[in-house]
Amino acid sequence: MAARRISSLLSRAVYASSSIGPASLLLSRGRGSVRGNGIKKFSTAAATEELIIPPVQISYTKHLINGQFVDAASGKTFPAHDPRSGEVIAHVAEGDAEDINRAVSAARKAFDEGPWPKMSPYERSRILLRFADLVEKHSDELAALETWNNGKPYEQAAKSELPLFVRLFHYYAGWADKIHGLTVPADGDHHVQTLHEPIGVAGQIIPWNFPLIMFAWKVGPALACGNTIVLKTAEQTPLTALYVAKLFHEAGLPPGVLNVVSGYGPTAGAALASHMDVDKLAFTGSTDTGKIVLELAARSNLKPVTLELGGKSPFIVCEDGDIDKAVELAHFALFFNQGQCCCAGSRTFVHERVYDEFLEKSKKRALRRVVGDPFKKGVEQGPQIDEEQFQKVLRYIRSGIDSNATLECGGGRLGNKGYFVEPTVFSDVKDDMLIAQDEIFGPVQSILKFKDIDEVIKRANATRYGLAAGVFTKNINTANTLTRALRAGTVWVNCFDVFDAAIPFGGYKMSGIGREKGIYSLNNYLQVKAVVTPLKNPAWL
Ligand SMILES: NC(=O)c1ccc[n+]([C@@H]2O[C@H](COP(=O)([O-])OP(=O)(O)OC[C@H]3O[C@@H](n4cnc5c(N)ncnc54)[C@H](O)[C@@H]3O)[C@@H](O)[C@H]2O)c1
Repeated sequence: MAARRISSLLSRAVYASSSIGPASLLLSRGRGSVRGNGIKKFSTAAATEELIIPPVQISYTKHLINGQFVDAASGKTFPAHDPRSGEVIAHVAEGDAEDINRAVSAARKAFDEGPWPKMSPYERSRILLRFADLVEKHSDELAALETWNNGKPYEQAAKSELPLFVRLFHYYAGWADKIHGLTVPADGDHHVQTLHEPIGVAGQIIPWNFPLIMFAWKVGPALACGNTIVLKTAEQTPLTALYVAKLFHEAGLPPGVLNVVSGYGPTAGAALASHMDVDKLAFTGSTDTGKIVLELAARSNLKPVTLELGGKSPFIVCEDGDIDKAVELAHFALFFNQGQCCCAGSRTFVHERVYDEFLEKSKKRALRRVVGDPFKKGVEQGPQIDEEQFQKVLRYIRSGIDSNATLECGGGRLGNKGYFVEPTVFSDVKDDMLIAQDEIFGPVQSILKFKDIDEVIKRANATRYGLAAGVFTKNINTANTLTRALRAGTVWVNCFDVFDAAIPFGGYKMSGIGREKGIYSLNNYLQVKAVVTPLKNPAWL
């Protein structure tokens, strides 16, 4: 496929309008103190060259039900946007309860009567591998589509997320023919074995921040175990899931095994969560929505639910490490993916002995962050996903200022189109401030000072979330103390956001129920059947 410039593929106006003008401070000053003159200079030098990427067109905007792309039953569509400009790039079938019914019926039939659950696990594994090959072949286009619809840097999508997506399917293909039950030593009179069987029709609801990766976390293990699926995409980012669903059918997946419906949460999402014929619900999204779907699942057919929810992860910088490296890692932990990560290290706790140096360097690093058109080389940060998230982030910045945190840098919007937010750093943050308690989901770093390990453990654990944590120290004793005391599903020591397919992920407290990825994710999609046979025929037989 001939490479072309992205600017010739997307509307010229959109592309031109997305270039970033000088930084401006949108917010008026609050009571909190603000250092410097408020006008930030961003390095855009590294971001001036356009990337050459393959042509990308939006081919799939309808639901995939029973192997066919179909319009919504209502005939309605909803818009998908380019976050660089807010411009509409596609009109996508808007699913409602009727579409969910159609998709669940197809998945039910494929499970009850189709070849998939009975197919040899080796053959299932081969289909997953063929799919991974096709994704690899189309990975440049998929990365471009992901960037176009989500706003994440193209280089991040192409170099990190697409390879991870492929790796996830290789990993689950490897599991497909290794799932087996046990022989259980019981009472001496019976032979007892367990059969691990697919659970049935899996309903899956995913968010917009990593549309492809979230698809892989859910679809990979469900298919490896022999289930059928109805997946609802996030309304902001329906495009790449529909594209890869098509590739699955090219790879030989029987019709009805994977159905993808796009639509809004309270309609299509709620219909899926409460459907009587869905045997399992896997949800990723906010904690508030997680509570709603859990209730819908319980009130309908008591389907088991796994929840991957929000976070407010601490990143703890001890006094013994290299400060420059700590600054860089803490910066990455928070700002990666525009700060739109469930596990973002959004509370940076820094030991008082190194606090001043760390703060100064963190501020400089944030000021050097390259924000701009995510299709350009060297861009580290693109726009937030949409107007709603953008306004939410600005409101939290306002709240930080109003609650007397010190705005070290950033604080406003960039340019006058799209949803670009200045990399923002707050110091003097107190534990009870909203910016230290709520999930902001944006490029806003809160830096907090601590004195000793016992104190920081208590404070790091003092939120309703428990998704992840980061620890930066050279001292093995400190690392061990912290990893055991932190109430979080993942603790990264001297690293952050390491997401290999084999590493389980999930939350303590209100960050979720259950685990995804790794061997743990298989249990989400399996029923265990105990088969008990007497060793000798009973006398009454
Ligand atoms: N723990 C994890 O692994 C993980 C990963 C990524 C994102 N997240 C979390 O996701 C959130 C951001 O994503 P979001 O804004 O898309 O979350 P969200 O809760 O608004 O939406 C998530 C999904 O739920 C659907 N939904 C919304 N209302 C619904 C309802 N009433 N019934 C059924 N479905 C409904 C949405 O359409 C979307 O598909 C953040 O809180 C983030 O931390 C968690």
